[in-house]
Amino acid sequence: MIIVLMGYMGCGKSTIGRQLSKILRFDFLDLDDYIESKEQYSVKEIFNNKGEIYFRKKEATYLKEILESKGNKVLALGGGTPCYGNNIDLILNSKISKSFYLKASIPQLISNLKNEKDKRPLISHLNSKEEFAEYLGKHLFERSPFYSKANYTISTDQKSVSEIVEKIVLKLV
Ligand SMILES: Nc1ncnc2c1ncn2[C@@H]1O[C@H](COP(=O)(O)OP(=O)(O)OP(=O)(O)O)[C@@H](O)[C@H]1O
Ligand SMILES: O=C(O)C1=C[C@@H](O)[C@@H](O)[C@H](O)C1
Ligand SMILES: [Mg+2]
Repeated sequence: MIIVLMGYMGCGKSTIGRQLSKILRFDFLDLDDYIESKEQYSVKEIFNNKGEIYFRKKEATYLKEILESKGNKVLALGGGTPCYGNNIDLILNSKISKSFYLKASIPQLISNLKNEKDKRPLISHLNSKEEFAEYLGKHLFERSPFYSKANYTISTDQKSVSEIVEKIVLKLV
């Protein structure tokens, strides 16, 4: 089985995924980390040196590779992964995957991202809280229709990591 976690940057995919994998004794894969290890460059360097289109191509290739691989795993996607190409269909049509949208509000996302924007090239230029709120509002609105196609939606606002992990586990039984 592959448990696929999706949602906007900063919603907690990597944090929740790592914890969930420990409890289930599944392998944990983070698509951003996987891309970085395969390409030998950070996501930020790939965006800067090769551009976003190159990144999206590689993201789709490695997603396919992971979905076709064997073994139980938890896969944390990149924030944009379900929103490009036919990635969402690949995820939904995979017979071995169960997908979860980790749904966080804009204030929650801003709070999670405020000290972490440097390694996220799409938001590293945002400065004030107002700028952040405007950008995230528009971007999340565009992306929500993709995220909402996940098999399950879990609201994460003001929940601890272990509470969210528990909610996911309950959907698996
Ligand atoms: N439920 C939570 N409670 C407290 N802090 C959280 C929670 N979820 C995430 N965080 C914090 O928010 C920040 C962003 O989380 P994380 O890196 O897991 O997000 P992500 O969805 O993987 O982002 P990206 O798409 O950019 O990779 C981290 O500092 C993490 O510790
Ligand atoms: O939301 C996005 O489009 C992105 C999110 C990150 O996880 C990385 O995959 C990259 O920074 C792009
Ligand atoms: Mg992540």
